[in-house]
Amino acid sequence: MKVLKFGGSSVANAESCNRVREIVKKNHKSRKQVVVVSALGGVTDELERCIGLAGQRNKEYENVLMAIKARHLNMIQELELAAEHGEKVNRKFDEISEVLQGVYLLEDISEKARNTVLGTGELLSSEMISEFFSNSGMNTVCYDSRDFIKTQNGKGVYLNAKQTNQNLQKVKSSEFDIAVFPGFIASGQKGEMTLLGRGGSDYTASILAAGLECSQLEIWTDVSGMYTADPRFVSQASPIKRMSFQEAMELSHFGAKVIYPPTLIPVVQNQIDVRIKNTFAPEEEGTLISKTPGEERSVVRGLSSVNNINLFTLSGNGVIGISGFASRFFTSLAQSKINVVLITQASSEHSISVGIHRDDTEQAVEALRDEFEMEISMNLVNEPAVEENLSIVAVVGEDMGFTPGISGKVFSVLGKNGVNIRAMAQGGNEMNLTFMVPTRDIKKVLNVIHEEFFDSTYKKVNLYIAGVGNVGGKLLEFIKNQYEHLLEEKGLQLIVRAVTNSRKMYFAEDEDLLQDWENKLKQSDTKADLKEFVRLMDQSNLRNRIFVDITASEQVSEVYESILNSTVAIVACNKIAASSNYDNYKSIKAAAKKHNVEFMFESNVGAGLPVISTINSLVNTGDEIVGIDAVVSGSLNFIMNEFNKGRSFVEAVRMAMEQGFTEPDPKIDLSGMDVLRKLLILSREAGYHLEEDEVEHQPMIPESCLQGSSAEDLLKDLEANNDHFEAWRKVMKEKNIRYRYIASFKDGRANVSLKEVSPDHPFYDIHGKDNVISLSTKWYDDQPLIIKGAGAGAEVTASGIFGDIIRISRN
Ligand SMILES: NC(=O)c1ccc[n+]([C@@H]2O[C@H](COP(=O)([O-])OP(=O)(O)OC[C@H]3O[C@@H](n4cnc5c(N)ncnc54)[C@H](O)[C@@H]3O)[C@@H](O)[C@H]2O)c1
Ligand SMILES: N[C@@H](CCO)C(=O)O
Repeated sequence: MKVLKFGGSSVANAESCNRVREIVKKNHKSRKQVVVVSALGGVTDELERCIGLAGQRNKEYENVLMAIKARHLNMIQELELAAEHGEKVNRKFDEISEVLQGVYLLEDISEKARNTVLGTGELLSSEMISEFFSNSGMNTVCYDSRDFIKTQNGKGVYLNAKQTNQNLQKVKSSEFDIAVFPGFIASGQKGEMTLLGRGGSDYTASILAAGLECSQLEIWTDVSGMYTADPRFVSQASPIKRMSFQEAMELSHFGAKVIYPPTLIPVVQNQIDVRIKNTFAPEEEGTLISKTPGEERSVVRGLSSVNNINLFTLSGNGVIGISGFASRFFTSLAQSKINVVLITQASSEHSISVGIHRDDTEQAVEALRDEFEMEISMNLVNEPAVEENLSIVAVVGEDMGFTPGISGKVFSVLGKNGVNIRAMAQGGNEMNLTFMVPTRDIKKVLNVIHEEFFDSTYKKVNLYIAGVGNVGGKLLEFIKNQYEHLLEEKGLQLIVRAVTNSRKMYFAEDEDLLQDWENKLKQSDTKADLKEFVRLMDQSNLRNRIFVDITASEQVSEVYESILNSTVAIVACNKIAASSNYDNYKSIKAAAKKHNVEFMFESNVGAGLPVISTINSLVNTGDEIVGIDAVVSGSLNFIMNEFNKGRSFVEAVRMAMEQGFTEPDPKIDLSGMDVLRKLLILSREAGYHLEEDEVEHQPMIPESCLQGSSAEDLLKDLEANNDHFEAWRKVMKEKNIRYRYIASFKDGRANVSLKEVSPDHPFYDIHGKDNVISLSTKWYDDQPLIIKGAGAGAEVTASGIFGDIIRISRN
């Protein structure tokens, strides 16, 4: 024999009832089946509303009752039940109408009246379903649960299991293929109707499964099992295939509403397997809850969460000395029937904090004020403190016990995402790690933990991109090309949430702009506004956020610290921040460290070449960088190479600009400023405190060429100074040398200038737009460590930025 319970959504209309019949038919004849039904979907809520209105002497209750009745009569027609059934329903509604009238007149809702009204939904649905089955040729009987399930009163309603099980013996020995029972209702010691609590039909089913000694209980609902997390918050949540009774208990207590918590008590005691199935997708496996949860398990089985929790703290210097403080604290809450959902006390014993439901707050404050009135008046105990708008999250899994690193992972990923944990608790069996976080963070919290523990999911990384010009455009093209690869091979989903250039911006609430960012930006009416961009990024409060700066803007570099303070990581291609004054550079790095987010700028020097990471690695492993010699301007090197081939200097500059090797303002390259910035960054990363005014700096071109305000002015001035450059050509030929614009750092002296190099110098032959960075170190003393390759160009630069994004994403 097995028990199947169908919830309200499964019997909400004729179409869903047909599905229920098909499910039951499958086992018909091969096995006795006990079917438990809830009221038609939404009916219990409506009955509750009805009695509530009557109790407030509001005649509207009559209309609500009429609507409920009409719904049932309509259903009788749709299910093609006999006309007498309709009469029975009419009689039932006449009875409830009388009860409600009494409530209306007395303005008082007695428990008896409430139970009678609310329990009607299940009585009606069970009779309808039973006749519907019989009409389809299935041998069906309909029982009244009140004749079997007995409750006893204590503080609440408790099952009288002994008497219930005895009563059920009659059912066990009866002849039937299908027995239909109404869920939710039972009877008390005097035969009066009692209720098993909202969601109690699950409980009815498990009581029957235990009393009838069934091997399996199936809970049919409108979802395909218990999910790894609330799917309304976590789109990647999936049904948990198997779990243990213990895990189901822990999860169902904290928000996983798929199963009513008391349901598990009879099945655990009798070791009956429970399967949760979807009436609307019966082919899906659902969730099996059993004693042995099976293999193939992730350590964390699921996450659950509850909102509307307040953190309630009683503290004071006198707390330690007060005997029985904790006992008085909890007894006073218990006497006010306040359910405590989380308890913490730090070892200092200076305070006790508990999580309680928002609606219980006022009562809890009152109860504790009363209890500790004297101590509060003597300043031994402070007034109860309440912090609102919190949520509780539970990370549950039987295998979490004695597995080091689970809480480490949970809290580290939350820290990285800027989530502050207000209180935490872990049971002695270690299978439930529970903590409180601000409700505004709940979606982020569930998602980052889910991404951390469930293999089948991928990590979503949200990108906010400033600067979509030459390099930025290329980066977005690369991300688009690699999107599938990263998703499938690395479990990373890169989502572009916002883009801005110097004119316009587009900020997407829920969409990914990757495929269509160009059009979206083109069509956007929103003027670029960096402050607003940063504000929206902060407000979005999404997880795993990276701000990518691919501008050359000082204004953008100035907002880094505030971005890092809101726990958004930064990838910068823009060199201004890292080469600004030393204190600012340090302060940005400190903000990143403090908030546990990354600030990466590999593409600042050598575009896609691994320059900064190499220096970092040498320094971290104990090497010492004693000298730097570098050609780090791709455009200047390219210009000199073209010049050496016989082109005029101005022509070579024009080519570098056209090919996108120069900065947005080419004077930054030709003045040597770009190289100076790079030298500052290299030496700082190598551990030296170097400021801009400490660098000896000679511009590459005459100062007079740098006075114009536009690129055209520059080209004109270069043309006018053609003789100056042609003189170089002459000298180079006469001396058999080449000119290279070199950055060097040694013994605290930094220099950026045009230098002569002879054919035996390593910088004599440097191809195209290549960079060469030569690092003399304590370990690389005979021969310097040399990094060489293309140092400018949209592709290589975009690849350097992309590399940083992936490194951060995978951390
Ligand atoms: N081109 C290269 O080879 C290369 C190599 C390494 C590093 N870089 C660096 O890449 C960055 C961009 O270079 P590019 O060649 O793509 O330049 P670009 O002129 O093509 O693009 C710059 C983008 O930044 C935007 N922008 C400027 N100020 C802005 C602001 N205040 N707010 C928002 N957007 C703003 C512009 O509208 C444009 O979209 C520079 O920092 C440059 O140093 C370039
Ligand atoms: N304009 C820069 C781009 C790389 O930073 C260069 O020419 O090297």
